[in-house]
Amino acid sequence: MRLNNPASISGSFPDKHRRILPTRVVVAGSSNRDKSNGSLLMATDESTATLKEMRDGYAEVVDPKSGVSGGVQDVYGEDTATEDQPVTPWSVSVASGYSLLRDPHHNKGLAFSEKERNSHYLRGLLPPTVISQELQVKKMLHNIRQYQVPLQKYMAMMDLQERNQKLFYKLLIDNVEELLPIVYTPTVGEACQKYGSIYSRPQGVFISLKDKGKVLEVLRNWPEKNIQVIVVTDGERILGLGDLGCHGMGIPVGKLSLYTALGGIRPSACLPVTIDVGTNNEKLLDDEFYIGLRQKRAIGQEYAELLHEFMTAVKQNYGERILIQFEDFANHNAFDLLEKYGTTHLVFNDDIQGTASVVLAGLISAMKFLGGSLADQRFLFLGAGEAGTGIAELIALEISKQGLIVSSRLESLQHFKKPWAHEHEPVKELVDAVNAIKPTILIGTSGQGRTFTKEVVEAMASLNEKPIIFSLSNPTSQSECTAEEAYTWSQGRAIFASGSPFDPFEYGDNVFVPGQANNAYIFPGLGLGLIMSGAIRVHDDMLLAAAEALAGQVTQENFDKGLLYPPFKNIRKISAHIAAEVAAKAYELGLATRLPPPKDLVKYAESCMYSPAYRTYR
Ligand SMILES: O=C([O-])CC(=O)C(=O)O
Ligand SMILES: [Mg+2]
Repeated sequence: MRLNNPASISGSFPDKHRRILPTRVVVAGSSNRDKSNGSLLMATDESTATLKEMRDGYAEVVDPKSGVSGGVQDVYGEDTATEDQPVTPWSVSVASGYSLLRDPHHNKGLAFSEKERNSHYLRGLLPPTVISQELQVKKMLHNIRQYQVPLQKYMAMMDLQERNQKLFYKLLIDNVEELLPIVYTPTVGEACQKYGSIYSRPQGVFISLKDKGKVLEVLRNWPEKNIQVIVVTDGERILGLGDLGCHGMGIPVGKLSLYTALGGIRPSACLPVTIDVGTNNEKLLDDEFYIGLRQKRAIGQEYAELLHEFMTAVKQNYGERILIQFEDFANHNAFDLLEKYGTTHLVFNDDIQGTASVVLAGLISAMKFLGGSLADQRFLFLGAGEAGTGIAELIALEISKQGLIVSSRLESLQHFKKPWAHEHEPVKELVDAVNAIKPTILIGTSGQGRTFTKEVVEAMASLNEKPIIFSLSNPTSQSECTAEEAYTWSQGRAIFASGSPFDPFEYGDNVFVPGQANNAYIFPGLGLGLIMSGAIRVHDDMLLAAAEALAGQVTQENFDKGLLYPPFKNIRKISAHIAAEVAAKAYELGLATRLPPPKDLVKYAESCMYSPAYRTYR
C-alpha cells in the first residue's frame, strides 16, 4: 500500500517525493476511491477541510473557515497527538480492499465491521464473522500460551506486529507482565543470537560500512518520515551476550516497541537502527545464516567517520529534536559517543544513564522503606563498565560520594573507571572484597552469570540485616545470581532486584516478588518527557528527576512484598509521571522548546500517548 503507482500523481509534487505519494488524494466526497490502487484519503468533514500540501506521505490539512492548520498528518493515519502533530477530527486516510488487510498500520482483521467491509471493498476477503479487538486479544494470548518455547512466542509476537500493529500493542499493553519477557529480556537475547535464522522482514534500518557517504539516502529509504526517536546499536555488546554484530537489531526493535507500549510514542515515530561495522564474533563470521558484513570490526577513524556521518544525517533529516538512544555499544565507544554527541545532539546512553536512573530509583525506595540515607551506605560494584560506572556516578551525584575501584590499578584503568578507583589492597575474590569493604549494597553489572556465589550472598547477609543485592546483568543466563539464590542464601532477608525478570519465590511463609531493575522503567517515560517538551539536550538532573518520579510510584504494599519498584502493569501511568518530571526539568533548565509549557504535565503526557484501540473507518 505504501508505494503506489507514481504515474498518476499530479505534476505539482516534487519529483523526489513522487514515489511515496498515494496516487490520488481525495479530500472531498465520502466515497471517493481511486480504482487503480484503492488508496483513499477521507475527510470526515469534507466540506471544510482542504488539503494544502502533500509531502513525503504527509498532508497538511487546513480548515479554511478558521484558517487553523490541523498540523501535518500522516496520511496513512495514526491517531496520536503530539504538539507537532495534533489529531484533527477531519482527516483520516486508509487504504482499502486487499491492501488494507496487508497494511499492518490499519489492518483490523476480523474486527472490521459490516459497514467497513462494505465501504472499503473487503467483502469476500474476510470470513463472515465480526469480532471485537478484545476477543482478538484473547485469541492471540491463547495462541501464544500454546507455545512452550519462548522464542516461538517471540516470533508469533513479531509476526503479529507485522500483520496488525494495533492488536500487537493492545495485546502487549494489556498483558505487559506476561509479554515483556517475550518481546524484551530475556527472550530478545535469544532472538538476537538466532536473528539470522529467524530474520524475515526489515524492522529497522541497517547502515553498514558499505553505505559510507550515503547514510542520508539510506535513512530516507525508511518509509516513515516523521521520526521522533531512534534507538541505535552497533551490536558490540548485546545485553551480557557480547558481540552479536548485525544480529543486534533485535535490541533496537525491542526497545522501540517498549517506547510505544510503555511510553506511548507513536510506532511510526520510532526508528530502530543497527550500524554494522563488522563483528569480532568468529562464530557469527562462520555462520552461513549471519546477515551482517563478514569482516572484523572497523575501529578508530573508520568507525568514527561512519558514526559521525550517521549522527549528522539524523539531525539533517529529522531536525534538532530527534532523540537518539545509544544502546548496547561496547564500553569504549559508549562513553566516547556520549561525550562527543552529548553537547550537540539530544542523546542518552540507556546502558549508562537509563540503568543508572532505574537503580537509583530502587535505592531511593529502599531507603524510604528501610530507613537510612544513601550517604550512609557502602556500595560494592562487580563490573565497572557502562552500567556500573553510570550507576556510581548518578548515586554520587545524589550524595556526593565515591565508588570503589582500587586505585593501585589506576594506570591500567580505562578513563571512565578512574573516578571510581579507591585506595585498597587488590582483592582476588568477590567474597574477600565483600568481607573487606563491608558493603550494605552489592550491585552486579558484570555481564557474568552466577558470580554472586553462595559465599558472597552469605557474606552480605552476615554483614547486613537487610542486604541489598542487585543482579543486573541480562539476559537471565548472565544474572549474577537468581532470585531463589538471593532469598535462600540470605534466609529471606535480601532486598533483591534483577535486570531480567524472575518469578515470585516462596520462602518459608513468605512469597517474595523480585523487582526488575531494568532501564525499561525509565527510558520510555524519559523519552516521552523529552519529546513532549521539545527538549534539545539530556541533562543529568533529568535522570535524577526520572529516578525520583519512579521511586515515588512505589507503595508500602509493593515494598511489603519485597518490591523496590512498582508493578509493570501500571507502567503507562508511571511513564506519564516520569515524563512529567523530566519535562518539568527541561523547562526549568531552559532546555525545552515547546512553549508555553502545558499546565498539567502528567495529564498532558497521558494525552500524548498512542492508543492501540482501533479507529472506525467511515
Ligand atoms: O535490555 C535490557 O534488558 C537492559 C539493558 O539495556 C541491557 O542489559 O543492556
Ligand atoms: Mg542495553
